Parts: sequence; structure tokens; C-alpha cells
Amino acid sequence: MFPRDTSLDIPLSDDFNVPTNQQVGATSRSDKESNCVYLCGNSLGLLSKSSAALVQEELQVWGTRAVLGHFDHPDNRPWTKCTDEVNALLAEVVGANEIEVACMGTLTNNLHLMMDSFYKPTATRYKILCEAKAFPSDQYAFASQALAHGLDPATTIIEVSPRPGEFTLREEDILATIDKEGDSIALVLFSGIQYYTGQWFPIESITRKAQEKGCICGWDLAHAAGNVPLSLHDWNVDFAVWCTYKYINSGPGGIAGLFVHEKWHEIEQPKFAGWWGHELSTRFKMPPKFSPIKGAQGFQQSNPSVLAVVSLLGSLRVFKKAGMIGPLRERSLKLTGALDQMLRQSKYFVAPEVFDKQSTKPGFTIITPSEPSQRGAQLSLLFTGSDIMVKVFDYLVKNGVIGDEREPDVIRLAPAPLYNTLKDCEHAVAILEEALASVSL
Ligand SMILES: Cc1ncc(COP(=O)(O)O)c(C=O)c1O
Ligand SMILES: Nc1ccccc1C(=O)C[C@H](N)C(=O)O
Repeated sequence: MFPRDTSLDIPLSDDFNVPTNQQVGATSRSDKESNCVYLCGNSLGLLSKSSAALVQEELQVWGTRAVLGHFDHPDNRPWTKCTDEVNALLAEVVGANEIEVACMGTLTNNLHLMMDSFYKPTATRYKILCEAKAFPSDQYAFASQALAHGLDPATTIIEVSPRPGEFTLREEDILATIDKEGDSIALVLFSGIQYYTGQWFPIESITRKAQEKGCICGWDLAHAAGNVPLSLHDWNVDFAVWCTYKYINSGPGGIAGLFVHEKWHEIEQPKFAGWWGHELSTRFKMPPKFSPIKGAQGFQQSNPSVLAVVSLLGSLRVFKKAGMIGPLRERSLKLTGALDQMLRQSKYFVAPEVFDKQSTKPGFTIITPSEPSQRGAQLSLLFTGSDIMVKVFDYLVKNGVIGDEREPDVIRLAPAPLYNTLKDCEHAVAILEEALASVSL
């Protein structure tokens, strides 16, 4: 029997709205009013009551104060300064100084903005190094950046792939590639945590090696921010971008984050300026010449959606109340560790070394590293056969277990430490086993 840690039975925060079985269309469940088992905070985090209340407040201010809300706000949160509290909290989440962080735009927008500033190919140093099978938006961004510089993506973008028979990257292979190709690499840009495999890359050592070879090192932290401890400033990361709608629960399409290390603030001025990057003290005097805010916030372009900002703020306040990343990671290690252990005890589990994708016998392996320091909350389950994953996924949803399917073959399950419990993990494993039993029939 798996030893139970009863502290994991109570959610860390009761501030979240968990959809019911009925609401998610779990038609096989008779307990329609019970909460579903939501293990999909790696794609879209849940709505916190705090975010919902703050959005309502801003709607109220908009309805009652209209344009005056920009400067004179009943809750002392004038819209011109609505990102102040968020920036401070985001800086804590990613391990940065406040001046290094901006809450703005969207992940892919910010990635382009940062590449516009930091990707400066020359005749001899022009390549972009990333992991193979990066999230498609990142691949499109890299390729289009290469094209914009008149370069051929096929020769510009180099990817590190897993060794044959392996699912994740070895640190030594990444470092060796940088060593070998570094003189021709302009930019090393990995995801902090790989969206498909859930592998947490060694950010500090990759950054160090890239910089030793004279490359710029940036990070896409979509799956890392709010999930694992980060120390972007101390790790000397050049720049980073992330979305906030996953583990940080800002809501679909929520406002994103951007980090520019302090060492660049005097050197790298915003290239595509907008008025919101201009110093607040003179912004509304409408001067013709752009005078940027020092640091990451100088990269802001437009006035942000206040509704999006406070939706993020609500969740960040929940993070703060829970003690920020330290306690969250501690709980995350236990929850994901327990889920991992239970899955490995399943009769359908096949060890990754002997996993046979072609097998028609229903089964799965876990492609996420088993070493906790190499992963965050997410576990990626790879299924045998060609249509087993889809059938299993369908069964899970009908039974109120919400993970996500990622083509071609993976179901991702991610217990979020703020709102998931050990019971969620136990329930998910039980339903998964039922699902696999049903496809065996
Ligand atoms: C690693 C990664 N990059 C980019 C994106 C795209 O983000 P967005 O649509 O917010 O630009 C996502 C998620 O959608 C992601 O996980
Ligand atoms: N923004 C979305 C909208 C619709 C569906 C998924 C997403 C995701 O965020 C996907 C995520 N990046 C992932 O790792 O799969």
C-alpha cells in the first residue's frame, strides 16, 4: 500500500472554482454535483475567487467611474499603475528583481519582441539552438525570425533531440551541442519545461554554457513559471518570456510576463517602442520623444487590459497567501511523486526502456523524467497502439478526470499544488485503469 500523507487530502487553497462533473460533461458519473478531478492546470489553471472578485470590482469601477478610473480609483488601484503589484509578485515567482519584470502582452508576442532585440545574427554567428519538437508557436516564431533576417530556417535552427530509444534530452548532450556549435550560435532558446514531455531543463547550466560560448540565452517559461522554483536573476538568464494562464491561473489568454536581466538595461533599449513603455511621470504630457522606463517595463507597448491584469493579480495574491513557490514546490513534489508512484504500480505500466509503441496490448509508460529535479507537476503518459490514447482520454473525460491529450500519443496529467489533492491523483489512476481495462475488452 502507498503510505498516505493526509496533509495532501486538503487543498492548499480553497479559493478556486473547480468545475463539477456535470459542468465538464462527465456523463458516466452519477455524482453530478461533485467536483471533477482537474489535472490540467498545466494548460489552463482554474479560476480563483480572488480573480473573479477583482474582475467584478474593475467592471464596477469602469461602470461607475469610466475614464476617471485611470487616475482616480476607489480601490487605490488607478489603471495607469495597475501592474505595480503584479510586477512585484511576478518577480518573486520567477526569482527576479522587480525592475527586470514586466506584465504585458502575450507569450508569443513577447517572444518575438525579445528576439527582435536579442537575436542579432551575423555572417558567422546566426544559429538558434532549441529542443526538438518545441511547442509549435515557438517553432513558428524561430522560423519566421530567421526568415525576417533573410536566413533559411533549415540551416539556421538547430535542434537537440533525445538519443534513440529515449524520450527526453540529456544535459550532457545539450551542453556538448553548445560546445561544438556554439561559435555559430547567436541564440540558445529552450523551454524551461518541455510542454510534451514535462522535462525541466537545467536552466542554470545551459545558460552558463551558452554564455561561455558567447551566445545569448533566453527561455520560454510557459510551463515553468508558477510550477517550479526559478532564479532568473541569479542564473544570469538574458531574457525570458512566459504565459500566466497555466500554473499562474490568470485565465484564458491572460496577460503574459517578460524578464530582461538587469545587465542589459543600459545596453538593450526597446526596439519597437510604444507609449506604455515611456516613463509614467511624463507619459500623459504626450512628449514626441520616447523616454523608456528603465528595465523590462520599457518594453511595454500598449496600455494593458485591466481586466486581464487584475485577473492575474487575484491568483498571484493566492500564491502569496500560500507562501509563494517554496511551499508550493514542496507540495508539488509530494503530489506528483505520489501520482508517479501509483501509475508505476499499475499493471498497465510499462517501463520506458522496454516500452513498445507498436504493441496492441493496452499499456502506457511515463516519458517525463522520473527524477523529481528534472520535472515539475506534469507527468506525460505515452500509450501503446494507435488509437488507445484517444479512447482512454474519452473515458477519462466521461468520468470527470480532466487532463489533456497532446497529439500524437500523450495524455498529460498535472496535479497543481494549489488546488489538487492526493485523492484527485488516486481517483485519476483508478479511472485510468478502468479506461485501459475497457479498451482491452
Ligand atoms: C511552450 C509554449 N510556447 C508558446 C505557447 C503559446 O502561447 P500563447 O498563445 O500565449 O502565445 C504555449 C502555450 O500555448 C506554450 O506552452
Ligand atoms: N492556450 C491554449 C488554448 C487552447 C488550447 C490549449 C492552449 C495551451 O495553452 C496549450 C499549451 N501551451 C500546451 O502546452 O499544450
